[in-house]
Amino acid sequence: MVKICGIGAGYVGGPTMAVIALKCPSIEVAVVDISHSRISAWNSEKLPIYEPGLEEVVKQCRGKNLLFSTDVEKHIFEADIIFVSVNTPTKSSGLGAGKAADLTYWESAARMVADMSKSDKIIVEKSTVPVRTAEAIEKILTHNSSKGVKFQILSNPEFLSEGTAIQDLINPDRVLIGGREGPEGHEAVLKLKGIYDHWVPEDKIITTNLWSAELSKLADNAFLAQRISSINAMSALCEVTGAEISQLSDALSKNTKIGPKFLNASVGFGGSCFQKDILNLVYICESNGLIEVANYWKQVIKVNDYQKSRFVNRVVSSMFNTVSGKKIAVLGFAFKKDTSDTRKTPAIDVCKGLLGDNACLSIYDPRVSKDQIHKDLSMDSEVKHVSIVSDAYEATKDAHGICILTEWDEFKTLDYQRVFENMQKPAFVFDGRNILNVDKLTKIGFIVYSIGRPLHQWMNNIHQP
Ligand SMILES: NC(=O)c1ccc[n+]([C@@H]2O[C@H](COP(=O)([O-])OP(=O)(O)OC[C@H]3O[C@@H](n4cnc5c(N)ncnc54)[C@H](O)[C@@H]3O)[C@@H](O)[C@H]2O)c1
Ligand SMILES: O=c1ccn([C@@H]2O[C@H](COP(=O)(O)OP(=O)(O)O[C@H]3O[C@H](CO)[C@@H](O)[C@H](O)[C@H]3O)[C@@H](O)[C@H]2O)c(=O)[nH]1
Repeated sequence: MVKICGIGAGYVGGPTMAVIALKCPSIEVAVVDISHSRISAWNSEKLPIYEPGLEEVVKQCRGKNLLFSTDVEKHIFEADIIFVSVNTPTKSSGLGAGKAADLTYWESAARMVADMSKSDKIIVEKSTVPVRTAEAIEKILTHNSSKGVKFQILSNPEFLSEGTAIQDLINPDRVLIGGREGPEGHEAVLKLKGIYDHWVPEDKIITTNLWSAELSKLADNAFLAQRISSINAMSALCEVTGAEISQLSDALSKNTKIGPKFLNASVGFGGSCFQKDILNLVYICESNGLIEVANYWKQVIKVNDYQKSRFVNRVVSSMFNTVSGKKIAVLGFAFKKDTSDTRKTPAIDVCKGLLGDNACLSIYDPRVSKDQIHKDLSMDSEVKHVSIVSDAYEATKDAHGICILTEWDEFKTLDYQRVFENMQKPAFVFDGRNILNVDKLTKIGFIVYSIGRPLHQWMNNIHQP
């Protein structure tokens, strides 16, 4: 029986390994992590991450061909194929701080693999890594392992999106496998391909050289983020010209050369990947002397930062240029709907911006815990300016304004007449996700701001810094 070890039981490692176990009953999959709390959550009724459909997959396979363990060494030792899905955050200090990928976790995983391996193994890079990381990993492995043990490194980047991870894994657009040229590299690629062959159609499995696979992942995220910054840049222009962003998106989407996805204007993109991976790309460009290319990609992040601060300025300037002491309801904190993940969520910057102007925030998110929000806003529980509540009506009661920061479906169907009656007047809605019916809300009496839509006359005469 083929044995797989997945190192890293996070948003990628957990769901990807669970789907491999589901689709390949003849393969034994062990998911290992150094975090005891994460592993015990994977072994419990309440999984450490929320993803639609994940619980069903885990329940179906756990205890059969899927196990979660902290015994990293044992499972590395036993495995034929090792998938590494550890975190690769942005470096926070030292050379490349604020841009380069921090490969500390990757290196420590590689060293453990070198120490524990007594037989040949295939090492699969699932984490997003800088191009040519495989070369560094090969060096760590060959210089530290027992004599005669051979490793083949493959790049198999993951393209799942949070909130649709299971769907994306079961029915991927494509699976990318990069390997070394030559017969041994080729054989390793075929072995990994053999796993995906259990459920992914042949024409969706793309094989490339190692460096193309590694760089494709960074390019993929950079292109996606660039599209959001492009539509967000247009949203600013729409607001001052009377054009409407949803009509613009619709018109663009009908151009088959452009296509319909990733054209929703928003308060800004968030999530653990986009900013980190673009910064990583910028660092690689700069390190190779490609300053113009680096500056091009940097601009995607600058526009995203601009969009978040533009939103905060719009809230403050609309409300008589001050939100000091005013209750603002924040609906949604996760970086997008259907996830409890708050990594790099635009809500953090918006909330901090509003707190900077002394607002009193009442935050509600259907999936994000109180503790997480406290951690993200780096505050202790005594802070009086933030309350975290368990219901949208409670959040909006007596509020002066509402900020929609995540596009949760339940915010579309709130009883806005009831919400309006319980708010201070004038009552403002700032829709950072364009999910509400502006006409309906305006008829109720709200003053509505919706990203990229013609401005309410209230805001029309207010100069935006
Ligand atoms: N989150 C996503 O949607 C997504 C999608 C595609 C790719 N990626 C990439 O996948 C990688 C993982 O992302 P994530 O969101 O799953 O991160 P995560 O932080 O949720 O999970 C990483 C896990 O690795 C564990 N870990 C770290 N070092 C370890 C070691 N030496 N041995 C065992 N376990 C170790 C950590 O404890 C953690 O539980 C990153 O490179 C990310 O860029 C993420
Ligand atoms: O039209 C859009 C689409 C997305 N977003 C925002 O962009 C961010 C990222 O969204 P999404 O890409 O759906 O989620 P992620 O889970 O971060 O997935 C991205 O990052 C992953 C990690 O690398 C990749 O695997 C995926 O392919 C890539 O889509 C979120 O804040 C969204 O609200 C918009 O503002 N407008």
